[in-house]
Amino acid sequence: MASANVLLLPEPGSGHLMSLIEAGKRLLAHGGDGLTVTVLIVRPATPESASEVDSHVRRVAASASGLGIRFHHLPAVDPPTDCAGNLQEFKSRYMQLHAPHVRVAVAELGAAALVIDFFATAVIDVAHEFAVPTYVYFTSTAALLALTLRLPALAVDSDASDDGAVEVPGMPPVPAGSVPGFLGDKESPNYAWFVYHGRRFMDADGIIINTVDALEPGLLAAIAGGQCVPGRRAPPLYPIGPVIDHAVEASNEPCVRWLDAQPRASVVFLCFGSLGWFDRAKAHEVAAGLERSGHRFLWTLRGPPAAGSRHPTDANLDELLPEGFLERTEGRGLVWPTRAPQKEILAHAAVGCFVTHCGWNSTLESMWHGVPLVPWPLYAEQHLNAFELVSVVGVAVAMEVDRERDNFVEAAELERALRRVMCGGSEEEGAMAREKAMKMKAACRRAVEEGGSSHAALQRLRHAIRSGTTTCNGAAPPKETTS
Ligand SMILES: O=c1ccn([C@@H]2O[C@H](COP(=O)(O)OP(=O)(O)O[C@H]3O[C@H](CO)[C@@H](O)[C@H](O)[C@H]3O)[C@@H](O)[C@H]2O)c(=O)[nH]1
Repeated sequence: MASANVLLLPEPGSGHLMSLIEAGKRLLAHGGDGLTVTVLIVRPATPESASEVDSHVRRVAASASGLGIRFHHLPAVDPPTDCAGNLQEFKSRYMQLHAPHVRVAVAELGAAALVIDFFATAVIDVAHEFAVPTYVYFTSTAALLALTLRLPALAVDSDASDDGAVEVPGMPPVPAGSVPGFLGDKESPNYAWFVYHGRRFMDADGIIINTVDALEPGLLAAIAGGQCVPGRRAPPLYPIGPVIDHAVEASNEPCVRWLDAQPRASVVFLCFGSLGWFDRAKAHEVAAGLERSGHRFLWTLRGPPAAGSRHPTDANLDELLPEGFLERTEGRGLVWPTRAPQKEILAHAAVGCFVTHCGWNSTLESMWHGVPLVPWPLYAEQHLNAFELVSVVGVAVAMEVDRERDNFVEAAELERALRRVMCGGSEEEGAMAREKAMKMKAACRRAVEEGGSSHAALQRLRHAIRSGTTTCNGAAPPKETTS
């Protein structure tokens, strides 16, 4: 059987890039049904992101060399300069600007299928020129996918209720405070781009999603059953998650070794993704909440980005923490001022709960290890994820996060949530979250085994790629950016 090359086009943010590369590794597993995978690397717009991407790619290239995954660097493109503050617009336009280079890559490398990041839907037209089937890779929840598919209809005919709650098929109404910021303002270019992406998803030959049947059954059924786009069925869905790197490496990082000395399920772990950082006021509240809760903790604390950057800096603990905090909590707490080996930490038996920004990769990593969550959403779609984790999945204990005050959380609120999620079993909400987290751990692990739902979805996907049919529909991107 001749091999069929699958081109992957990730958006270069690490939460997206790593996930799509991991999905590529899954495609190639168990012989890969004669597929080969080439990852088209988009040069990130800032030097620090570029060095992060380079180091990811080097690491993956070394560890996946046996699988035959290849990397192809696309030529650099000047990033758009007129969408300051509009991250989703920026990512969408940046990916759109790469379309000519993707065209060259498809022509030169050949492609049995193109798997694109959800910010790259403008590139679907290139695939159609070559009659190459296109699959969207959705790195987030079925809830966000359902909302995005629903968006073109909502944009014209809002069905938000008086209190601003939004109806999403397959889940309870999403309160206004949990709607992602970029979908809350119809005038914003971010909104226009998501309306466009929602439309374009319907033009794809399939949507691969990093979730698990057992985790979002109602939402996946609603999408597959055509409840999101009136009168039209969504393309076939492939829930192949959790697409996370399951390998846990022995880590000699002192923060992991520190955990070795802590009792089982006794440590509160706090970490806030690639871009989460805290100023002094927020850090003081966290410190007070942790101190008053009496629990052990491992806190990844990052400081404000340098001017012109979005990436957090290593924290200056003298500046950010209250005086005497480190001395008072010595022995029961550790503040880690730089990027932490999160996967290894969540896998450690000493970790009892995870205070997280609810990035979807972090959330899946936590569920993979059965660790209950305390959501502290900060940016992107994280408020929606937090709502779903508390109100639908049930693996998390909620905190009051004040969006009007830049997602501020009072110390007393953190203390209350930690007591609930960590206590020995009496607090009903915490006990349920802990139990549900263990159930989700079992469900996630079952899903990726032979005969499991994600394993089966992956096989269906390989088969669909090998059989190579395409639907070839079309839609124009938001007007102001077509030039
Ligand atoms: O100190 C750290 C911080 C992060 N990580 C890892 O970095 C990844 C972070 O991914 P994620 O939790 O998804 O957060 P973001 O990087 O912020 O991801 C972006 O992409 C996700 C997938 O679309 C969205 O859910 C998020 O909201 C969006 O911000 C995870 O694998 C973490 O284990 C570490 O290892 N150490």
